[in-house]
Amino acid sequence: MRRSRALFDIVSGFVYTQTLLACVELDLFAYLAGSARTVDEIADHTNLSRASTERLLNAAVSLRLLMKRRHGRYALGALGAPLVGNTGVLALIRHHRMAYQDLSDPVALLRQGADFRTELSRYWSYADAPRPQQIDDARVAAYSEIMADTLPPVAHDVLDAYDLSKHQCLLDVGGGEGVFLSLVGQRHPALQLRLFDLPAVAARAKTRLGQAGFANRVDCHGGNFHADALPVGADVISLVRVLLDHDDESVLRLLKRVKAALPSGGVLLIAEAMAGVRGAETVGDAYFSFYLMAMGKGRARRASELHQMLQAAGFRRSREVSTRFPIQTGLIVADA
Ligand SMILES: C[S@@+](CC[C@H](N)C(=O)[O-])C[C@H]1O[C@@H](n2cnc3c(N)ncnc32)[C@H](O)[C@@H]1O
Repeated sequence: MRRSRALFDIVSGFVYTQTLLACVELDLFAYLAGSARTVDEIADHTNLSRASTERLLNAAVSLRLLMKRRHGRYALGALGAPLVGNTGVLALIRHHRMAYQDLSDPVALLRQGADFRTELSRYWSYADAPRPQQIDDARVAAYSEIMADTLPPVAHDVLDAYDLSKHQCLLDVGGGEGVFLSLVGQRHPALQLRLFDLPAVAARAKTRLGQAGFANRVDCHGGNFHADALPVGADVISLVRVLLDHDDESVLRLLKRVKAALPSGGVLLIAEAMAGVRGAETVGDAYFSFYLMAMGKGRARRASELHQMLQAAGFRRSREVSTRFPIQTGLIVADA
């Protein structure tokens, strides 16, 4: 019985994701945040027929996104309530429409791999760009905003697990719009901050960090980390959610560049979802694996694989540091 239930959940997983997507696209969680509502009120809000509204509500209740209250009213459920006002996760859920589309023929994707033109490879514009340093603002804006919105929980995991106060200067490589650096800067007012990303993204970071009052504390460098040397002078470098987007060969070259930019005794922090996390094997080996295949590059790696690559890149030693939410944030600290 348990096995058939588990198999049925795999079969119906797509339907569950579509139920969630419909709730998000119809703005149901925000609508129900104020108070519980009747089917008719919700049908008015969503502009669906009463029958379709009831169908959606019942599905959402069964998934604990919503709950049924007395007098035929519906309210937020245990899994829907945390989504209210959570712009990052809501945007992340919405953007999965592209992933579902790309994965609609999984065998074709498995056969053709990186040659397949997908929605996700267009969205993550650096994934298939021969000259990523030439990508303009319009093509980095959407992914950069989602990354900025979803970064804070990951940043807090890292900063709670690793104490940056012993360092003088941090360079965040692939640092996006600078949200990690601004959170670091709040915790460590004496630390100098630098960011390296594609020119269009580094320009966005400069603007955002300026607005956050960090204009005098942060240097933003634009470049292509597959081709350019990284700025020197930092005694700690971070790669937050960067390596998993790239193939092994590029990752090894990037790690060598990081090693070359660090002084002896410098430290590299790698923070990203990793494969093989006990109890969460599906996250790396199923979810990220298929998502990144659709994007066209990269894979979630086991910590042991990253240790081997770090060694090959010339790092003296590396260790895994546990974090509060290992499913979203694996953390490796490597000594140059
Ligand atoms: C998945 S995002 C992570 C951003 C940020 N670290 C975070 O966690 O929110 C990967 C970042 O790497 C940058 N990136 C990708 N390819 C790059 C390249 N060849 N050179 C420089 N930056 C690159 C992207 O522009 C993007 O900001």
